[in-house]
Amino acid sequence: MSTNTDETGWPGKVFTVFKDRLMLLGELRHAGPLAVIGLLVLQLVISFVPALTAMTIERLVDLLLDNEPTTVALALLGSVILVGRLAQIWSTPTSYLIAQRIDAARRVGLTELAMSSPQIGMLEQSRTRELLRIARADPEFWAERTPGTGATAQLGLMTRWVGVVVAALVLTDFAWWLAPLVILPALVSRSIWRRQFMEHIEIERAGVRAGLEADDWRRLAVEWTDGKESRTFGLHNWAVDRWQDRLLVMLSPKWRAGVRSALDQWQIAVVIGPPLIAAFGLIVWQAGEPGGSVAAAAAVLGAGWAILNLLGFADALEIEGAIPGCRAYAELRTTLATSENTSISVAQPLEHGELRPAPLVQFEQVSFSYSDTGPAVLDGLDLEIAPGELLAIVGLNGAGKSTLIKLLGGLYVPSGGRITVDGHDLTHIDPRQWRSRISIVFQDFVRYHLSLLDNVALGYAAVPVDRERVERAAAESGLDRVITRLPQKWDTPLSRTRAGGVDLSGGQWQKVVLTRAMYAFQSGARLLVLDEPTAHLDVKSEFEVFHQLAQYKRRAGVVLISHRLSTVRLADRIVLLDGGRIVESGTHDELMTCDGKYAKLFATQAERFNQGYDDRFDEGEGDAL
Ligand SMILES: Nc1ncnc2c1ncn2[C@@H]1O[C@H](COP(=O)(O)OP(=O)(O)OP(=O)(O)O)[C@@H](O)[C@H]1O
Repeated sequence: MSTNTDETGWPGKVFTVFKDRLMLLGELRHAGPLAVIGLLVLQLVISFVPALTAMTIERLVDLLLDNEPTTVALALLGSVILVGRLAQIWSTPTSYLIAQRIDAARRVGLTELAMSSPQIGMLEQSRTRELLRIARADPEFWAERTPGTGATAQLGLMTRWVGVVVAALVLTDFAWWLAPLVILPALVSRSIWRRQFMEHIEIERAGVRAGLEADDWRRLAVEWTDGKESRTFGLHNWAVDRWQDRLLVMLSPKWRAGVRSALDQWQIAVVIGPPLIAAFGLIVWQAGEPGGSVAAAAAVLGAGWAILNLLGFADALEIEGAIPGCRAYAELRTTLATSENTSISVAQPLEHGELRPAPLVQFEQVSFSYSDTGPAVLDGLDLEIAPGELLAIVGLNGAGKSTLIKLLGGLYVPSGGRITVDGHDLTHIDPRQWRSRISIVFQDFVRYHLSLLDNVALGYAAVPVDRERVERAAAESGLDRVITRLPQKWDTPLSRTRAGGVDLSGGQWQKVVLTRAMYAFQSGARLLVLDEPTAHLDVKSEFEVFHQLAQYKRRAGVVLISHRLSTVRLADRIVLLDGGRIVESGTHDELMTCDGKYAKLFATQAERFNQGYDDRFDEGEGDAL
């Protein structure tokens, strides 16, 4: 993969290099002006030291040869070395501070960028995942550098060029041809090394996908949560083999490139060796000739050596290694900001406060597919969710029920048609306002490794935690009976990997997320959407939950997705989703009287239940449809 470049011919390449370097320098804005100015001054001092040292040595040697007092010259030399050393000492922590500030800003920026997208479609794309991986300021491989180290290196490179110019003046004073004879081989060898390093970076980029896959297998093999299944299934060797395979795909090109680079170092030796031997040999020879100056020769050797050091490779590694991350970040800023967010830039104010009414939601000819080329999951769907209604959505596996509620939550934008809330197009409503009115329990809800209290309160994170509401919600969901058995009650971490933490059963977790939704209702949400909320609950708990949800009617709309038709039969209205549309709608009795697809499914489930099986229907029972 490649991050955006403008490399079209030489002008394009130069423009890209210029743009990249400016981008790196732009990162310095996160470090604060004082620190940046301080580092600039320190690095300028460091850059001047080699030339000043060379000139002072020349003066010292002259004085020694003329048998004149050398105290002042020695003091001057000592001062130059001391100031250079002090600047070096201070510049290290200053660079570190600046780099840390920039990297911290990148980490925060990246997190905010990922979170700022109200939809999740872009975040699910593999390209976005790869960009997020490249842009983070946490290097994993040797060719990767953070924006902080790249920006400080770029600043250092600019100040070192000032040092190169001053040292070149010392050489030119001796002989005009000396400066180009030293500088040109240094630049050519720097560019050879840069080319070799760029090859490593390209390989690094190409290996990102394999790296992400390797990470998936590593987690499967070593992490506790996945480790449960990997042990019972005997997956260990299987996962480790695949992990190694992906690592090899990622690392083999790097190893080969490493060996190639090591062997190619002779190019640098050839470019740099002969001109330098010739230049330094001439200087030494001239110094021994009549009229030659040993002092000048000493100064020139010092300045020449300084130029080679100033034009070294280290900063190229820091700079080139940081650029892919900066480009990836810039690309993410463009794609995440423009792809889906633009459609919701017009905020439509909705009512606030405890007493706001339940919303009227209408799906008008809504179509949706997860990708441009993928099949339509919803296809011209019409559905109304009336205020205060208890609506059940049923359908076979893969019918699109969860997709429908993700659209309702604004996580995806319909490919066709529209969803309205109280007559306003959902894409024109500020997502934060809409999400303060709706609470969704997803089928694949997240089990946060946080305390029980946090696990419930994050269901309505926009307001400070209200303990009374939390406890009321727990009493309504039946979670209060679970809490009495927890060692630290509400403060118990819900993960055995945390100190004093516990693991909850599937049904207990379901009560936690139901409490989350009920707490959101207590706090102001007026549409509860529950995707398979009782799948793990025993029959008694399920009845209690359903009874409780029925109590919310009129004050809030409730949308319930369930495969258990015995649960949903008490809903105000049941809709059957099939082929991307609502194909039946009515109360349980009305649908049974119609004797359509719902009635057939219900009969099948009832029969299975009478035979002692679970009362759900699965894809295999699609014949009924
Ligand atoms: N993130 C996604 N990317 C691509 N396709 C998806 C994604 N999520 C779901 N799908 C596809 O969309 C279709 C509908 O899935 P959805 O989860 O909405 O069905 P469902 O009715 O909730 O199924 P179930 O009853 O099994 O929970 C399926 O074919 C599924 O493969």
